[in-house]
Amino acid sequence: RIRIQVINPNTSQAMTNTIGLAAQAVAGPNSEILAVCPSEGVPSIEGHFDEAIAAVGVLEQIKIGREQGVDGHIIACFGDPGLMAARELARAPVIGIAEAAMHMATLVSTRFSIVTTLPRTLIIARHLLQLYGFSHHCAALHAIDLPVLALEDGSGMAQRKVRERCIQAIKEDGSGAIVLGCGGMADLARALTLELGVPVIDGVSAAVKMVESLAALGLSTSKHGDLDYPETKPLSGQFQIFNAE
Ligand SMILES: O=C(O)C[C@H]1NC(=O)NC1=O
Repeated sequence: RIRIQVINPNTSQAMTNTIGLAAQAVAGPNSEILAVCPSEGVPSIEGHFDEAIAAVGVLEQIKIGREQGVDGHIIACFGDPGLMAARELARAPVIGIAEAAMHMATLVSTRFSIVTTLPRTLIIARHLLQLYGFSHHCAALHAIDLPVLALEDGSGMAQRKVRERCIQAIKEDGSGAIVLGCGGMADLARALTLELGVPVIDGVSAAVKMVESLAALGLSTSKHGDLDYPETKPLSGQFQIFNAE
């Protein structure tokens, strides 16, 4: 049996539930999903400032998951906040949903489009494309121009906008697949794939299957070199929780 910790880096319980259900829906029979979010931080992540705050909460959850002996960690925010820091802290694999969705998209299409929430977060997706080496795979990036938590307001407006944007991207971008650029869109991928007839990829479910694959292959985060555990030093104030026992 493997246990997969799925971290929603923002503190919105409704989005944590959406993400947890999406992870559960694809989890294998031997996988247990532990959906969590930081106890304090930012209710939604919509820029670099929010990401910096959220990263500390992600690291706190990574530490808890490591103490619980989980077999993998997923950072369920499209900016993959704190990903490399989390890999230093973790022993098990750590997968960000942006990298997971992008990798999956390259396996089923030559080029993909990204549909996310606020236009200002497109730069974060662009930076990740460069960092992961996928810039030439991404045909276009689109934003529905609604805040992240519009996905949880129950009106269905954000979901309708995501669908419209996907249809437009398929018509205009010349891409073969769509990557959904928000953890809160995780529940939309399967229905949109069926309706639109192209792969619409959610990073939460992609990451769950990647963690299961890594576990099955006996692969975990390398501690040889630059992802070794952090150097030991006396951390102060709110960061004392990270001091080695
Ligand atoms: O960047 C975004 O639009 C989405 C990103 N923000 C957030 O709170 N969860 C996310 O996946």
